[in-house]
Amino acid sequence: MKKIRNPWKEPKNIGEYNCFACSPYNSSGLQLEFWENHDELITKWNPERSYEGWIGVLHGGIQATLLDEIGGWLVMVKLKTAGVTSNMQVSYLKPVKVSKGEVTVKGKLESVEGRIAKISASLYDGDGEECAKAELSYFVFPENIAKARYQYPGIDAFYD
Ligand SMILES: CCCCCCCC/C=C\CCCCCCCC(=O)SCCNC(=O)CCNC(=O)[C@H](O)C(C)(C)COP(=O)(O)OP(=O)(O)OC[C@H]1O[C@@H](n2cnc3c(N)ncnc32)[C@H](O)[C@@H]1OP(=O)(O)O
Repeated sequence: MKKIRNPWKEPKNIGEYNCFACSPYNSSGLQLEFWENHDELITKWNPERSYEGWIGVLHGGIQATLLDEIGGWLVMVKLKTAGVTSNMQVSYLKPVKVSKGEVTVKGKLESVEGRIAKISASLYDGDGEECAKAELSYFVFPENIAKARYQYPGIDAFYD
C-alpha cells in the first residue's frame, strides 16, 4: 500500500483548509488519511462513541461521509482532477459497532461516462465485515477548472 500525500497539509493553510473529512487542522473533523493499493483507494478511521446514532452504532451520516470522501480522493488521485458528488446511494447492510474499533473504507472507479465518474465504495468494520456500501456519481471537472476553482494542485502533489 502506498501512502497518499495530503497536498494541503501545510501550516499556511491552517484556518483555510477545513474539510470535515480530511483536514488535519479541523479538530471537529475526521482527519482522514489515504492509501492507494492498485486500483483501490483506502482510508482507515477509528470511531469514538461521540459519533454514535443508536447506542454503540456508528451514525449512518458519518458512514456516508466516509464513503463520499473516498470518492472525492479517488477522483483526485485516479482521474487526476477534482469533482463534486452529484449522487450517492448508500446501502447500510449491518450495524457498525463502535466497539469493534477501526473501520476501513475502500473505493474503486467503475466507469467514466462524459463528466460523470461512477465509483463504488465499501465500509468494513473492525472485524473486516462489509457493513455499508455506496454507489457514487461524481461530477468531474476539467483539470484546468479543478486547478482554478478547487485548489487542485496536480497529481504530482499527492506523492512524495
Ligand atoms: C488554501 C487551502 C486550500 C484548501 C483546499 C481544500 C481542499 C479540500 C481537499 C479535499 C476535499 C475533497 C472533498 C471531496 C469529498 C466531498 C465531496 C462533496 O461533498 S462535494 C459537495 C456536494 N456536492 C455538490 O455541492 C454538488 C452540487 N451540484 C452541482 O454543483 C451541480 O449539480 C453539478 C456540478 C453536479 C452538475 O451541474 P450541471 O449538470 O448543471 O453541470 P454544469 O452546470 O454544466 O457544470 C457545472 C460547472 O462546471 C463547469 N464546467 C463543466 N464543464 C466544463 C468545461 N468543459 N470547461 C469549463 N467549465 C466547465 C460549468 O461551467 C459549471 O460552472 P459554473 O457553475 O457555471 O460556474
